[in-house]
Amino acid sequence: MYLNDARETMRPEPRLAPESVPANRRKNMHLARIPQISPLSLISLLYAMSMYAFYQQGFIGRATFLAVAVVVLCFVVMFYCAFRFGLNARFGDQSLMLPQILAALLIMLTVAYLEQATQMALVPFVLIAFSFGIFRLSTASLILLLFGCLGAYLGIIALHGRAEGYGIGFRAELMQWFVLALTLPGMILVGKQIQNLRQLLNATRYQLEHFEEKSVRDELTGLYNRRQLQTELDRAKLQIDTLSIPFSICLIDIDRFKEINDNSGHLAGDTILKEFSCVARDSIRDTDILGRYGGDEFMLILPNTVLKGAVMHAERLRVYAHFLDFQKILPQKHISLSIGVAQYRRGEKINDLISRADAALYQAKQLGRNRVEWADAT
Ligand SMILES: Nc1nc2c(ncn2[C@@H]2O[C@H](COP(=O)(O)OP(=O)(O)OP(=O)(O)O)[C@@H](O)[C@H]2O)c(=O)[nH]1
Repeated sequence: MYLNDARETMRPEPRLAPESVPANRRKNMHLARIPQISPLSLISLLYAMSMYAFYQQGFIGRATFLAVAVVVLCFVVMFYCAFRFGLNARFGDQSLMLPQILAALLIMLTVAYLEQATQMALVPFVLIAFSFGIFRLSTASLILLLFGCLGAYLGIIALHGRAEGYGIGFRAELMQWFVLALTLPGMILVGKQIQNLRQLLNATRYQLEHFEEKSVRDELTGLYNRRQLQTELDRAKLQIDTLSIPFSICLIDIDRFKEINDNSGHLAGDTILKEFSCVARDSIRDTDILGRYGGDEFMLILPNTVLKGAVMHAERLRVYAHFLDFQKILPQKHISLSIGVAQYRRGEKINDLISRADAALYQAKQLGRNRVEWADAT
């Protein structure tokens, strides 16, 4: 399952209308287009350089070299324009990898046909061309490309043999073809192994992120769990000790939740926990931290908030919760909350802070529930 999810992330992204893409993403998409042209440019540039060496050493004529240079330039400009003006967006594979590799192979095979001496450059350059395709093309496309390339090369050798006889030159060309026929599948195989490893790596990274996220969340409500609340409390304590930023906490308990479970069933209880969690989450600031402390008890950490503000927030939350409509699952239709609030006292232990909030909560229960009580700030 995870491997599939990771594979999913590796699929080409769906094409988006330019106006639906945020500005910074558009800029990134634009930047991402530029390296896409590199396979053809790189192979062609290196190939043209090697042809220049062949020309310098007298293996090929000036006309052939110039023809190669012009064709390479035309292809590079053509693909560059396709990327620059977004024409590639019309194709499934926006990197245009297959056409780029085909263009490179076409140039090299044509030159190999016209100038036999250049065949010694063919094997390494074909390998380079295929190496670009390994991570982008499907195995089926690669195999088709492999047979196409080997078939075309064999045809060229046959044409050479027919024109010049089947002597030692022909056999040498056949040997070269044979070497290519052995190395290309080997290279594709190794490339696919690397691709699999990459997918496995992605899957592992996905799993890790997934588990990291799971380890801090409560499964039922999706809120932070108790362990993460402890971490957040430690962080808030550190902030007040170093930056003097105050913070307060609210311990929130749903009243008579056991009765709800007993009368309406555990599933109804779960629904209430989930719905209350949603409402509470929506009612807090981005900087506030809400978690499930355990059972029907929640903790709200309010950074940069003194006791008065925390009590007001708790009161608001109590009212929100009271107006939640549970008539389908509860005979009494509504739930109520008891909340204990405490502001952190500089230097005190986190457990002491929680105990004070808990004592306030206990007091709220004692005073009849459905109310907010608080611990003295001093
Ligand atoms: N449905 C459901 N119930 C839970 C879950 N976790 C704990 N509980 C139940 O929540 C109830 C908590 O009850 P208490 O907090 O002890 O008491 P209460 O009924 O809320 O009474 P007061 O707090 O005094 O108002 C217990 O019956 C637990 O079994 C849960 O995930 N789902």
